[in-house]
Amino acid sequence: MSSGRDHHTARAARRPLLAAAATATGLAWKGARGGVLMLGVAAVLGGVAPVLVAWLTRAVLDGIGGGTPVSELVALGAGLALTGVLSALLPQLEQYLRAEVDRSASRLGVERLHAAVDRFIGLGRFEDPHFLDRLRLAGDSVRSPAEIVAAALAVARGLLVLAGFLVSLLMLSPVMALVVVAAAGPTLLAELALSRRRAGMTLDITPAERRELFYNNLLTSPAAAKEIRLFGAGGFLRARMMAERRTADRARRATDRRELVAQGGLAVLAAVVAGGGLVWAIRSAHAHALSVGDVSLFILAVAGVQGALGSVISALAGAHHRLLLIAHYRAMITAEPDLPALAVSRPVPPLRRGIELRDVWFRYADGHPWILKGVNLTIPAGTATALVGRNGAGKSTLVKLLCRFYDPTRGAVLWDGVDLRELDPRLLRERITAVFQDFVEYDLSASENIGIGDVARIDDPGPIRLAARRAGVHADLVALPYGYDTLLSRMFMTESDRADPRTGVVLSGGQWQRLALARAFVRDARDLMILDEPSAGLDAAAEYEVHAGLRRHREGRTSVLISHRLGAVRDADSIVVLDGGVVAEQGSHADLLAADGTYATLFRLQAAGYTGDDDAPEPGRRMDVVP
Ligand SMILES: Nc1ncnc2c1ncn2[C@@H]1O[C@H](COP(=O)(O)OP(=O)(O)OP(=O)(O)O)[C@@H](O)[C@H]1O
Repeated sequence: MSSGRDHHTARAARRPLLAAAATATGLAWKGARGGVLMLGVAAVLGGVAPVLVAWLTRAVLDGIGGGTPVSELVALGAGLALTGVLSALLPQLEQYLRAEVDRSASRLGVERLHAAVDRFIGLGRFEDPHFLDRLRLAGDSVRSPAEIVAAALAVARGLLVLAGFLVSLLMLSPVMALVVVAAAGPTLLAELALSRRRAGMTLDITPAERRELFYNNLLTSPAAAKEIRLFGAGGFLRARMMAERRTADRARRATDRRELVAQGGLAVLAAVVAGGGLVWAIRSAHAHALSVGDVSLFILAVAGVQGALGSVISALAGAHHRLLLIAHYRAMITAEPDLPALAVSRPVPPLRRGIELRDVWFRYADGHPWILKGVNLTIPAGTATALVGRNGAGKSTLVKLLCRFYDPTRGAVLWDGVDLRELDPRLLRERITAVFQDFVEYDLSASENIGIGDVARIDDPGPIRLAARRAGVHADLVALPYGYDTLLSRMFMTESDRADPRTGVVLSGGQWQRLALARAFVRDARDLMILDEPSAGLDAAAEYEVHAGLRRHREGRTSVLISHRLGAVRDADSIVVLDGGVVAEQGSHADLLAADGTYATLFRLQAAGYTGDDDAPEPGRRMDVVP
């Protein structure tokens, strides 16, 4: 009963390995068919050559003692020399072919992996550490997928050599043949166990490696350099990084030690078998049961069988380890979508009536606190809605739900009455433009930094410049050393660039902010515009200018603006105060002032901050006050 279950478990464990083998072979075959075929030919030649050498050597030795004509001996010698040349050349050729197959297969694998990652439409996966670990392993494993093919060919070549020498050995001594093969059994089992342990260890240390990489990046990142230096946090972070390195190294050392003990024992076993065989051969030759040529063939055959078994076993173990890693790649490219997708999702029509959040509850994961606790909100088409609320009230979360980066845990977001879950998310996002609070500063040219908002037109300067003008950053960009073509990065500078003071321009925080705005503007004529703190980091004049521009731009469009600066939201058609996970207040600026609730209190408080009026009301609850 239990053995049947064990059998079943073993089969189930083998299945992903077989699937991984098929994946790796498929990549190599699709990537470099010719190279794989040539590697196959090289493997066959490599399998035949050593056996041929052993038999030719025997013939030469016995020929010298047995009066074979010299011409025949020379021919045998020439055959030996030729086989030697072939054996010497094969490894170089194989190395070249393997690298070539690896490059092609790896390109294909990396492309497929990234295409698969791009298919995850939500953000949840990227916030899951387990997923990130797997992704890293998948990326590593796909760097040399052809290793599986190389291992398979090494096994084939090893088996050929093995067969040739085993036949030779069987002819000389069946008992010795049996002993040599039997001694290989423990080696195979031990090597497979070691490779499984090594693959397990690789997975175990991935979190530590990821954290080490994080500290390493932090310690060398220009963005963090300021704070780390001012706060003197370098030593602290370095100690953390080294602790992670030590943790990973401890696990690596334990595996290496295990391998040392196991492989040392196996090497001793092999040497004892070979030594015993040699004693037997010497005694047999002494008793004239074996010729000199037979002894030479015997020695070469024992070494050949052991060598071939060793290389078959280590190729199998290496392949096993690789396959366990490639299984992560396979899991990645065959993973289910992160957000449930309908078999046939509907196209997304232009927004006519509006977006409705109907009793939306949301938390980032089971067991996490609720961020939204039954939000009911309508954003009518063609109107400007402002979202305000304290830090952490869930404003950014709400706009992420509008883009369907997550699905509500309960309730629904409706686009003209249709649940977002029924719409094609890519088409939905085609209809949205946004400036996120944590917008990206791309290490690309100024023009590309804007154009990436509408990739189809990234090479079209017209819309890019227009967007830059609207965001009030055109003059700054024109003034850059290479205008819009200036690379906004110090990351990709070459040695020759370094000598040119015009390269590697660094923008100010406010300039980056406007560039992000321009990126949103270049996606013109979208149905919904999301602006999450679009004026953070702008000077007073720029903020005024940007908000005036935004007001003009928003006219007649559907927009959602998040801002802590209440002066910037006062002319929105509807102001929504999020508090405690629900809509606490909603109305126009005048309505909310008249209602004299949280918004009114905060607005007066901020206004007092500007005018220096000390009679401002006390805020009922701590909210952000941006003077
Ligand atoms: N990816 C995430 N995973 C888990 N929790 C998150 C995530 N993003 C945000 N949160 C949590 O959700 C809550 C709401 O965050 P959110 O960014 O929506 O607030 P906000 O109102 O935009 O705040 P702020 O005014 O500070 O920008 C916070 O408590 C935050 O810690």
